[in-house]
Amino acid sequence: MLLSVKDLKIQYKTRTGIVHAVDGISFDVPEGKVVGIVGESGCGKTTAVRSLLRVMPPVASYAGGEIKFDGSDILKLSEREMNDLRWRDIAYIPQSAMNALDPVWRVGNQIIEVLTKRGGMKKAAAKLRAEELFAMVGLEKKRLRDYPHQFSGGMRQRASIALALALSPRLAIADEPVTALDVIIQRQVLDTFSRLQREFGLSVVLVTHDISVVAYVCDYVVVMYAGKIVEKGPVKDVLTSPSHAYTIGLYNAFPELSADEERELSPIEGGPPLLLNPPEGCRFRERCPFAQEICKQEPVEVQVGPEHFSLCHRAHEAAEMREQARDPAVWRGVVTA
Ligand SMILES: Nc1ncnc2c1ncn2[C@@H]1O[C@H](COP(=O)(O)OP(=O)(O)OP(=O)(O)O)[C@@H](O)[C@H]1O
Repeated sequence: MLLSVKDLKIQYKTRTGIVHAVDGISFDVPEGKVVGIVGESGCGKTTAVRSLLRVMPPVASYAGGEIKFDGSDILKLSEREMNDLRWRDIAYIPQSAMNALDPVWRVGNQIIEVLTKRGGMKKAAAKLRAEELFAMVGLEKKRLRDYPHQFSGGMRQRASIALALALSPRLAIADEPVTALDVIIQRQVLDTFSRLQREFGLSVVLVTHDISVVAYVCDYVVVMYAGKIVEKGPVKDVLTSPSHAYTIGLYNAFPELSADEERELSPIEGGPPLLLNPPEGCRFRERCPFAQEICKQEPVEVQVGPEHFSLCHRAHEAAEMREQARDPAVWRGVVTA
């Protein structure tokens, strides 16, 4: 297994108390596969993936767990060893390409800088490699001379993918890589990304709030809700047979990226709970149309398929829930508070 995360816990110390942003998550990223982490805003996705690279704000701390990358224990590496790992082995593509690219530098120079400073390449070779990288992501080499603001959103995201792949890392962590783009450009960027992922045999952790992006490019999916993983497994299993009420709800709330057929969408009312003092029992309970008395108790993970797990008390009744969930009326008026 290239990356293995076990019972990871991350906390933020705030003036009002401890925020349990990531509360005991475990998942694996196999070699050459794309793993999507999906969930609404505030569920802890960004906190989780930034912690993999040990890039966290000072108020955040590890409160337990283990992160193993290719056998080494990320949490035990020295700062120097960790620094060597970044870019070369694990690359990060942040939420906004504007965060990846420095606005006052020509894009080409930024790529060349990574290749020479981190990759030890000579300037001339780095220049050629930058051209090659731009061609790979579908950008003309003359655009290497441009500044980030001269690019469209889609081009900037392509450039930040080129930058991330500069040193042929084994793992790329992409946080909402296409969220700011319109749907057609999203598809184009994701197609480019998938092609490169396959060509490079790259492993990817892709964070998104949009389950249709998961359906489009991921092999495995991890569904996060309020700091916990509520469902995980191969995409084809999780999306054809979602077995947690939250996943069923997410699926109903997003249009498909690849299909032309229109489904009636039904948003999940309300929002995730604050993680300062998360509710007991199932954390989705207050927004769940299928909640019962038992959901007030702490759920335990159940296996519903060979590699497919759910944290729903009613996972064994998932087929019934899926059927009922097709009626948008089921999702209305659930949150009364
Ligand atoms: N610097 C911080 N200090 C305190 N709390 C934080 C900080 N950053 C995030 N949090 C809290 O941690 C929780 C998880 O946030 P996180 O950004 O990881 O979620 P997310 O699912 O990635 O959402 P988004 O897609 O909006 O980034 C939230 O409750 C958030 O308010």
